[in-house]
Amino acid sequence: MEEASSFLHVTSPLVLSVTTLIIAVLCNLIRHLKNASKWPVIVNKESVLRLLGIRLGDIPTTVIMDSAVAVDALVRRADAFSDRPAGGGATTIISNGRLQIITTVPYGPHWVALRRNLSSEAFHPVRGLARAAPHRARALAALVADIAARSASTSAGGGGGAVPVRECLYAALFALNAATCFSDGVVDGERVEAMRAAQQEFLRILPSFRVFATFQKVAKLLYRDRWNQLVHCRRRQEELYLPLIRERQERRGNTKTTASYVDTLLDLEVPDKGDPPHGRRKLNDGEMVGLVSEYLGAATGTVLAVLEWTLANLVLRPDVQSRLRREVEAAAAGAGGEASCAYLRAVVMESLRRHPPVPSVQRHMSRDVVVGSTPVARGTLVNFSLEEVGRDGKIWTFPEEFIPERFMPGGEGEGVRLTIGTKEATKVMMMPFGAGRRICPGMGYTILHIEYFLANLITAFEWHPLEAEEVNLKADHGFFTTMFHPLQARVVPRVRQS
Ligand code: HEM
Repeated sequence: MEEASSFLHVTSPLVLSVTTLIIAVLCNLIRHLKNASKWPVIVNKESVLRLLGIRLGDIPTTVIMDSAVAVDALVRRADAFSDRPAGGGATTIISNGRLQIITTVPYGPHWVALRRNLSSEAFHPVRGLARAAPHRARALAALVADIAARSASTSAGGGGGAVPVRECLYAALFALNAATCFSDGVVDGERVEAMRAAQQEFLRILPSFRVFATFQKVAKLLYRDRWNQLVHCRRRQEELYLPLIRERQERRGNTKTTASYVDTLLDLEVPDKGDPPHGRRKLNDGEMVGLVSEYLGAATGTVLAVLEWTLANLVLRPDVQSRLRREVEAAAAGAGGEASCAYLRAVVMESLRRHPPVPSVQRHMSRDVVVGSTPVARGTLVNFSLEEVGRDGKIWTFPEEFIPERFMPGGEGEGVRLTIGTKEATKVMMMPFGAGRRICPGMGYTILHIEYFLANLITAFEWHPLEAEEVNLKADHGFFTTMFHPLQARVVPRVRQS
């Protein structure tokens, strides 16, 4: 556990007295001069603000790396650990807290309504996930055809050519999520492509909007270009999503047919916080756009990251790849019953342990608490590192290695579960989906899709390294943790045994 606040934080620059401000600046200046080995290095807006002791968007944070402390806080003391920091998402930032999505809404009746809609309607095993089966099959067929075509076009001598794996996965997964979001027939290829490009750009720059999370008025003045970029991105999303939402609304007419996430949002009612409160109300356009963006972003980015990391490890480990293929083919041929896909699950678990796409979760403290043995003040953040839990050398042997066997019978990870109950007796060994009330609602959806695509991709193709380029597992810590060097592989189509 460690304290991560190193600079003096000005609580509210607009209300500080001049004397206090001068003292704060002098303290920071002395601290900087003491610590600076090469001074001044670069004088830019950020360094000047730091000198003044102002770090916009930065709130004092306590970092927790211990799994037992994390579970005690997130699960057993959920009352105090169920809110995320305000201003965490673009929708909330741009509306100055008026509009909320699931990720940002404070714990309470509004959160219950939004969250229940996603997990009990859109991701309901029958009403949601099973209904999406034709979309999944179509996305897989398009993906396999895309990879085969790219492999053939770059292949010399029929040995399988270089394939930009991330590009292929992104196109297929985004199309699948657009179909489950807006339903069949509403989105054509061109519009899907435009939405994919906008969403990808949005996620790329999203972390930089953090400066607007605190002292927004000051931040807007200082980072005018960045603010304009945020407004531009948001307008683009509105241009793309609102016509599709309206189209879907018209097609449904007065029927209550539910075939997509947008359908569930159109029917949803949330508590009305008007003054005085007015019972329940429908979602407005701004909320709809934010929720659609959240769905498309989360459902595509996370599954894409896990699939890419997994395939990269399979390229590096031909032995694991062969064992997985043998298992999947035997299961498809009807041998071994249900337990026969245990190795597929072990590969996915090992990938989630070693490369969690969401590296940490944050909670905002609305009162003073003690986490482990550290006092944490009201108004500050606690950051729980999911990455560190999965790579803890006290829990896992050779934690940096990719060893799916550890999740097989007799292995140290046998029986590890991803959900953590309040009465959990067993030690928590990994938590890639977070924990407590705000645990990821997309877990079932994710596991289903990763296993489905992985099993099919591994039997349709052989995955090899490129001769000229080694697979590099360096991570890029953007909005999601992805491969810094997008995976390129030599992919050889297989003739399936019937
Ligand atoms: C590999 C796949 C995924 C991983 C590793 C993942 C991870 C996470 C994590 C760590 C959190 C924070 C949990 C916490 O604060 O305790 C979260 C929240 C969330 N995830 Fe996922 N996620 C994945 C897939 C998805 C998918 C497919 C969706 C579908 C839209 C989704 C939607 C959400 C939402 C809406 C939240 C906020 C929940 C709330 O605040 O109540 N995630 N996810």
